[in-house]
Amino acid sequence: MSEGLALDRVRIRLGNTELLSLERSVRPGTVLTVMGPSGSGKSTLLSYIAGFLTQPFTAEGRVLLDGEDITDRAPEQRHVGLLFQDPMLFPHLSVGGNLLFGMPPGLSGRRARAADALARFGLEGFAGRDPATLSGGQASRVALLRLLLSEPRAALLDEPFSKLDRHLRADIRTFTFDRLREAQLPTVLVTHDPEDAEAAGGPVVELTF
Ligand SMILES: Nc1ncnc2c1ncn2[C@@H]1O[C@H](COP(=O)(O)OP(=O)(O)OP(=O)(O)O)[C@@H](O)[C@H]1O
Repeated sequence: MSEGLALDRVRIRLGNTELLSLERSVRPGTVLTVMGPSGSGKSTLLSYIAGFLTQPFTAEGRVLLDGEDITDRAPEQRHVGLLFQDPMLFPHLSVGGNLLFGMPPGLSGRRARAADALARFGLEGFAGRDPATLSGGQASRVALLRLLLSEPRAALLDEPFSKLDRHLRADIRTFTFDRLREAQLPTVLVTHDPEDAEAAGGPVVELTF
């Protein structure tokens, strides 16, 4: 069984027009960067992998995770983690509540795990904090941590660093790629920034319009 994420002869149409066509695999612990002009289908590709694609889009091909065909699975059964421009922390939950929300329910010692993970991410004692009180970099780290604690099988990142200021961006980017590599997740990154692609260190696919 091949490991990682594979996009097998994927073709996505918008109405009668072909938007993109792709054949790629992403090994565990590596990042495939997707670039291309606005409207070329980058976010649509992530929606397809995550299982969110709806009309007017149609797709052919298969998505495989560790050799398993997940093409027809509902999004919540794919175990794919998502990160967006906005950290999208639940505002009505504490930082700890956000982390527990993503964790598998049967896991033992969930609170202790969340607290340990926060400390490792430089956020010791943050479990009780209101997400609204976090800085941009802290919120980004919590969002990444929530993704990792949900034990996904792959990660999809849609311009996750674009709202951060330049200085913070470099730090969070390095931190994020290091953690994703450590977790051995196959990752697809959508970005407009060549520096993101360089830091990701993997292959780059350029969609055309
Ligand atoms: N619900 C929809 N109905 C019709 N067309 C749509 C819909 N959603 C997106 N599109 C179109 O699909 C194409 C691909 O959109 P997508 O958001 O994937 O592009 P993108 O490469 O991520 O762009 P950007 O870099 O601007 O975020 C665009 O032409 C867009 O206008």
